[in-house]
Order: sequence, then structure tokens, then C-alpha cells
Amino acid sequence: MNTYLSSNNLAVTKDNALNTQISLRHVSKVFPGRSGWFNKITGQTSSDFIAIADINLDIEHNTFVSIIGPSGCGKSTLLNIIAGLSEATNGNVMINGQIVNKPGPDRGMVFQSYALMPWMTVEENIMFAVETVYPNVSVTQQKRVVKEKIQLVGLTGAEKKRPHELSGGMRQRVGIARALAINPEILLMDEPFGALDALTRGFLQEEIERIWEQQRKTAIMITHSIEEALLLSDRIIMMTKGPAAGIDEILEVPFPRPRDRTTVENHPAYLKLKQEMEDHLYRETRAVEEARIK
Ligand SMILES: Nc1ncnc2c1ncn2[C@@H]1O[C@H](COP(=O)(O)OP(=O)(O)OP(=O)(O)O)[C@@H](O)[C@H]1O
Repeated sequence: MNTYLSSNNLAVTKDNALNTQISLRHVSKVFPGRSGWFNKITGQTSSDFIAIADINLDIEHNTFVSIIGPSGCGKSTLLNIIAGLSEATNGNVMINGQIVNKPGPDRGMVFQSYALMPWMTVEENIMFAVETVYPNVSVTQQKRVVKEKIQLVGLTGAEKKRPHELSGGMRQRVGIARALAINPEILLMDEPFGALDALTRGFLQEEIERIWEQQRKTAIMITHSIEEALLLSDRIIMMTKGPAAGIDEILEVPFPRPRDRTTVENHPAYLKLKQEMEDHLYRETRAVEEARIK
């Protein structure tokens, strides 16, 4: 196997390159500091902030990838660039060989805050996404897709409810159904279970595993939970602390699929991987705290 690029401890092999779907090259993001009129009014200045620096990464088709790292290191910044919601200051993201410069129907996004339209019912929220992305598809077909996705996420019976009538877990089921309804090639999830209680979170993790087994879409998920990442992922990207955060290491998760919590937790590799992730997060978070004190 030939290595054609090596950066950020990441060696990309030619075998992987054949199956690469998402490709990041030298991606950096700098948020500009406050200046100009704001500076004149407040007397305060701040310099530019390098959130992420020189990230190189290849993600293969149909893999489930998690991103983990200390708080504020730049996980959402990275995901938003892949989503096309934010522009890289340097470098680029390619999906199937095309440069990403805006959001597209090939990417479905699930947010921690659900981002549902509060005045719309469950089915209207999902239909809105379908109509927007596929305006030329017949209404019958649009309705069929909405019904199918409602069934897939276990919301049958709640079609006419509005978000305020739903629990957090049910709202996120709508968020997942909406993202899948546009039939994206790639599912991007920014801490999708972050706002949920532990029990609901556990149920939804299992739902995502079940849905992923059925659909096998490429998925990129940000999470703060080591157990969640290990249950769902094929690869776990461990980011360093910011500023100028990068990729420290990528873990391969060897557990067979389909997965369930018990078999995953009893796998001989589980404890070692968990320990490695805990050590990484402890080390990076401690470095953040030390930098804050200095
Ligand atoms: N629009 C912005 N302007 C200036 N700085 C920003 C902006 N957005 C993010 N940042 C900074 O960039 C860094 C990375 O933020 P980001 O939200 O990507 O981190 P994160 O790893 O997703 O955080 P968390 O784990 O807390 O969700 C942070 O220091 C944040 O304050």
C-alpha cells in the first residue's frame, strides 16, 4: 500500500483513497478579531483567533465517524465547514471530488438544539425539508417519504403534534427523520443527544445504530461521550485542544456489526480503547485548564 499524504499523524493509504468520499486538505479556520468601529467604541481589541489549523482527513463511503475532543476545541467549526455552513480560511473540503462551498442535499444535518419550526407539526417539519430539496417530486411521493421516515424513527401516531407537545427525545427523532428525508449521502450530527437525559440518550443511540445498519450512510457525529462514540463508530477522530486545534489520533473501532451495548462492552478491545480516549481527553482538557490559569 502506497502512502500519498502524511500530515497531522495521519497516513492516507492508496487503498483508502479509492473509496474516499470526503477529503479535507489543509483546512484551517481563523475567526477575525474585533477591530474598526467596535474597537473605537469599547477601547477593546482582540487578535484573530485560529480555531483549527491544517487539518487533513479522508473519510470513506459508508463509514460512521465520530469526532471527540476537549470543549471548545473546534469540533463544530470543522463540522460546519464540511456542511458548507462556514467557509474554511485556508484549505478545502471535497465531497466525491467536488469542492464544498455551500450546503447541499447530499448532506443532512442534525443539531443538538433540534432546530424544528415550532409552529409546524411533525409531518410538516419533515415535509418542509422534502419540498425545499425536491420541489419537482409529486406530492404523493413527498408524502410517502415523510410517512416512511416517521415510521423509521418510531414516531407513527405523533404526526400531527407540534414540537412543544413532544419530549426532547421525540423532537430529536423528528430532527433525524428530517435529515434522512432528503435522502442525503452523508449525515452530519452535532452532539445530537447532548440535550437529552441519560436514559433517552441511550434509547436514541440504539435507534441510530439500528437506522445506520439499515441505511449505511456515511455519518459524522460530534460527541462528548466516549461510550457513545465506541458504540456507534467505525473510526474516532480525537482532536487536540485549541487554539489551532488539529487531529491527534484516529482510532479504528473493530467491533462487529450489527452492534448492541452488551456485546460492544464485552469485546476484548473495548476497555483499551476506552482508556485511550479517557487519557486523551484528560490530557487535552488539563492542558486547556493550565493555559487558562497562566
Ligand atoms: N463565530 C465565531 N467567532 C469567534 N470565535 C468563534 C466563533 N465560533 C467559534 N469560535 C471559537 O472557536 C473555538 C472552537 O469553537 P467550536 O464551537 O467549534 O468548538 P467545539 O469543540 O465544538 O466546542 P464544544 O465542545 O463546547 O461544543 C472556540 O474557542 C470558540 O469560542
